[in-house]
Amino acid sequence: MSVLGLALPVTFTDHLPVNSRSRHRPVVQCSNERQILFNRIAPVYDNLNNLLSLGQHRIWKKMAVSWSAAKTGDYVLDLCCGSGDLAFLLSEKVGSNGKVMGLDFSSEQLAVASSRQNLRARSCYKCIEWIEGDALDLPFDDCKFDAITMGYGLRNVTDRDRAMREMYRVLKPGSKVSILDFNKSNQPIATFMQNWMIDNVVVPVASFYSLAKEYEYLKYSINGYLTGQELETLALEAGFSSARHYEISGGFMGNLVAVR
Ligand SMILES: C/C(=C\Cc1cc(O)c2ccccc2c1O)CCC[C@H](C)CCC[C@H](C)CCCC(C)C
Ligand SMILES: C[S@@+](CC[C@H](N)C(=O)[O-])C[C@H]1O[C@@H](n2cnc3c(N)ncnc32)[C@H](O)[C@@H]1O
Repeated sequence: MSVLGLALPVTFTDHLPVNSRSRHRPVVQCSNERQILFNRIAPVYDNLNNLLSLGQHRIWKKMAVSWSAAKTGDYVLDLCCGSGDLAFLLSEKVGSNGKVMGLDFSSEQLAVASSRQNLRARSCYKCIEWIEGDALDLPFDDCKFDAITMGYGLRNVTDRDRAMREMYRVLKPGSKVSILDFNKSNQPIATFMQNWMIDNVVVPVASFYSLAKEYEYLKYSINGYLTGQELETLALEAGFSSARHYEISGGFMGNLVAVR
C-alpha cells in the first residue's frame, strides 16, 4: 500500500529506510516521485489553482512575467512550465517574432499545456515550444535566453542550487530570471495563516479529487522552502550580480528577481 493509499508503480516512501517512513506524512523526496505527483494532478491542476486562489494566481503570474523584463522579439524560457500559464504570458510579451521554450519533466502537464495551446487562436501562442526535460540539466547552450521565468518550480526541484546555476548558465549577461513561489515567511502569524488555509481549505477541497496527499505535500514543501533572504543569497552564490525578493499578496507569495 503506498502512502497515497493507491496502487502506484512506486510509493512515495519506498526508497526511504523503514524508520523514516510515516503513514501520516507524504514524503515526496526524489525526482521520480515528484514527477508522479505532478502527472497525477495535471488533469485538475489549473481548475484547483483558480478555485483555491480565487483566481489570484493569474495576477501573481503576470507580475512574475513583468519582472522578467521579457520584451518583443526575445528568446525566453519558462522553467518548470507545467500547464503553461507563464509560457502563454511570456508569448504575449515576446510576440510572434519571439520564441518561448516551456520546459517540464511531467509529460502529463506538458500534454495539458499543448492542448491549451491548440485551443488558442492568437499568433503569439504559436511561438511556444514544449520540451520534456530536467531543470537540473537543461538541454540548452550557455547564454541563450533573454529572460527566464520559473513559477512554483524552484521549491519543487530536488537540487535548488543546481537549478539556480543552470538558470545562470543559460541566461544572457545582463538578463533576468523571475522566480515566483509561495513565500516562506519569518512571521509566525503569516506561517500560521498559510498552514491553516492549506490544512482547512486546500487539502479538504483536493480530497474531493482523491488528491489530499498531493496537496498535503504543498504544505511540507513550503515549510522546507527558503526565505526571501535565503533565496537572494542562493542567487548571488550561483553567480548572479544582483538579487531581490519581493513579497506579494500579503506575504502569501513571493517573487525573486535576479540579474546575471
Ligand atoms: C498557483 C499556485 C500553486 C501552484 C502549486 C504549486 C505546488 O508546488 C503544488 C504542489 C502540490 C500540489 C499542488 C501544487 C500547486 O497547485 C498558488 C495558488 C493555488 C494554491 C493551491 C492555493 C493556495 C492558497 C493560499 C495558501 C492562500 C491564498 C490566499 C489568496 C489571497 C486567496
Ligand atoms: C507547481 S507546478 C508549476 C507549474 C507552472 N509553472 C505554474 O506556475 O503553474 C511545478 C512544476 O515543476 C515541474 N518540475 C519539478 N521538478 C522538475 C525538474 N527537475 N525538471 C523539470 N520540471 C520539474 C513539475 O513537473 C511541475 O509541472
